[in-house]
Parts: sequence; structure tokens; C-alpha cells
Amino acid sequence: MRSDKLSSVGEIKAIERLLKQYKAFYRKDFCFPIDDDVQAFYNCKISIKIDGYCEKYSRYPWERWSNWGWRAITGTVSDLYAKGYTPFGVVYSLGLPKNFPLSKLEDISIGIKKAMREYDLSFLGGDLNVSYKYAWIDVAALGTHSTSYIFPRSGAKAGDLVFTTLVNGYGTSSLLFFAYKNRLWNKLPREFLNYTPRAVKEFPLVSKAIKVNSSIDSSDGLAKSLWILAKSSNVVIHIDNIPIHGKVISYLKNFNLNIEEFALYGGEEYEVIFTTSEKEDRVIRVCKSAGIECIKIGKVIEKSDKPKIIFNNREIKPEGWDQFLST
Ligand SMILES: Nc1ncnc2c1ncn2[C@@H]1O[C@H](COP(=O)(O)OP(=O)(O)OP(=O)(O)O)[C@@H](O)[C@H]1O
Ligand SMILES: Cc1ncc(C[n+]2csc(CCOP(=O)(O)O)c2C)c(N)n1
Ligand SMILES: [Mg+2]
Repeated sequence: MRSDKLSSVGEIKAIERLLKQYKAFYRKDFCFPIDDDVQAFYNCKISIKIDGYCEKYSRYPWERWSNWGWRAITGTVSDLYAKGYTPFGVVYSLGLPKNFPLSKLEDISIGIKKAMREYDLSFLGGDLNVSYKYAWIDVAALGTHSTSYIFPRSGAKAGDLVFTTLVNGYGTSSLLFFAYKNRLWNKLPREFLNYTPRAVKEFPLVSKAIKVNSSIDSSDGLAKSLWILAKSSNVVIHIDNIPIHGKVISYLKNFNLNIEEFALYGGEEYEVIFTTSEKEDRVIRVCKSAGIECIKIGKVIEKSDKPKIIFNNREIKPEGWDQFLST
């Protein structure tokens, strides 16, 4: 309905509406489905991704502006890495209120530079605009192909094993969001508050050594990311292992919180969730040689026109971070 608000419709439905209109502008020689994490062209050699963040909904009060700059770059390149592409450069656009101090702008650029060093990115250009009340950043990144094939969200096959990388781990980001919403952050140690996830830049190496069938990054949480894979691939996925960062568990217990829920419904972990028909021990070994840990979390059971995620005989709610529903 045209009169509906974004806060009742949510991000996914709103985007679906937009994408219907843009179908006519999609070229047949593009490599990914129109709604995938990234798009690629020139024989899939070059790929592009854009991602944006509003300060109000993406920077916690205890965080430095440099963290915000770092995460904006990380969030964008994460999608490229998750698809096997290695980003080589970024352009970004900043919107800042008129009274924004120059010192904070410097701090944002410290975070951006740190991320460009970490991911070996070139600076391709920028833009500075005035915004109303809150700061805003949009980052676009270009990546090059390092595998001989591509793996969309829709490529999961019956029998595939489902893996996730464990570079940042699950649980920390949802605990931080909980602490923020409940004004409890002074109960958490600096170690948690300084959470600075990094994108899984080793994943292109993994996808070179094994054949990945489908993948997504976990920026909107494990449950939602798994659900998107299942829905795009039309499959039922069984999960038998929900990963949670060891250090988070005691805090969740202290606050009397449900451990599984915090692992499932987070966001901003920037892990790669992928499916493959390769054997478990080989996948774990290949990840290790690439310098990261991967664990098997489940299996793709069957093709189905009723895609779902099952854990312990129960269907997992396909919920997660949504810009319009979550805040
Ligand atoms: N405003 C928009 N107009 C057109 N297409 C959009 C718009 N926003 C998102 N999309 C497209 O919709 C798809 C899903 O977008 P979404 O941002 O949820 O992807 P994502 O990779 O999960 O992003 P993120 O990394 O931010 O979680 C992508 O193909 C994206 O290009
Ligand atoms: C003040 C404040 N409120 C909420 C959050 C949580 N949060 C912000 S963006 C996001 C998903 C990013 O996905 P992507 O990078 O793919 O766009 C999440 C989980 C936060 N960090 N700060
Ligand atoms: Mg993504």
C-alpha cells in the first residue's frame, strides 16, 4: 500500500518494491541476481557494492567517530569478500550537520584510513555534503574476481553443508545492542565496548580452494542471513550448531538472557555464511590454511517451495536487523 510507512513494511518489502521497478534496467550479462549482495560485470571480473549508515542508528554513544568510519568501510567490503571478490578501492560520501566539529571529521577519517590500510584499498574519491541533525555516510567499493566461478545467494543445493567463519564471532554485537537499548553499557568491560569487527578478507582464498555454492555475509544477523540463503535458493536448512562467542556467554547468563537468541538475532558480525558440497574436514582445513576458523553449523536438507530454517525440530523465526523495524 502506498500509504504504508517504512516502519510497518520493513526494509525487505520496501526493497522488493523498488527492485520490481528496476528490472528493466538489469542487463542479462550481469553475474548476480538483481537482489544479491553485490553485482558483477565484465565477465564477472569486476564487482560493486554500496552501503550506507546514519549516525543515529549505527554509532553507539561510547564509540569514537573513528570506529564509525572503520565500520562503514568494513560493512561495504564485507559483501565483496563474502562473494569471493577482493576489493581494490572505495568512494564515499559524507553528510554532516553544519555544526559538526572539524576534530570529529578528522576522527572519522582516521577510521577510514585504518580500514583502507587493513583491506589494502585505494581511495577512488569522496563527497562532502550538509545533512540535517545527524551524520551520514555512504561507501561504495569495487572488487576484482579471484575465483573462476561465482556463488550467488541462490546457489545452495540439497546435501550442501552450511558453514560460518568465526573471525569476530557471534553474540558480542547483539549484547552491545541490548546494552545500548537498556542503558546498561557501563556494566560491560571496555573489551566489549571496543568491538571493532573486521571483514573476512581471507574468504576469497577459501573460495579459490573449495567450490562454494552460495554465500552471504552476516551483517543482519545469523538467522536472517540463513533465511535469505534458504529463501533465495528455495531450500530447507537444518541447523545443529549455533555458534556463540565464549566470552559473551557469562554476560548473557548474568543478565539472564537467552544465549541462542543472542547468537541468532544480532547483526554486524560480518562473518561469511556459506554452503558447499565439499567434506567438512577439508573445508575446516582450507579455512585454517587461509588463516581463519570455520565451523559447520548445519546442512541443506532439500529443495522446497516452503524454505525454512529448522533448529532442534523448531522453525527459527526469519527475523534480524532491519533498518526500519529494528530501531
Ligand atoms: N534503495 C534501493 N534501491 C534499489 N535497490 C536496492 C536499494 N536498497 C537495496 N537494494 C538492493 O537490494 C538488495 C538487498 O539489499 P540489502 O542492502 O539488504 O543487501 P545486503 O547485501 O544484505 O546489504 P547489507 O550488506 O547492507 O546488509 C541488493 O541487491 C541491493 O542492491
Ligand atoms: C546506535 C546503534 N543502533 C544500532 C546498531 C546496530 N546496527 C546498526 S547497522 C546494523 C546492520 C548493518 O548492516 P550492514 O553493514 O550490512 O549495512 C546493525 C546491527 C548500532 N551499531 N548502533
Ligand atoms: Mg550482505
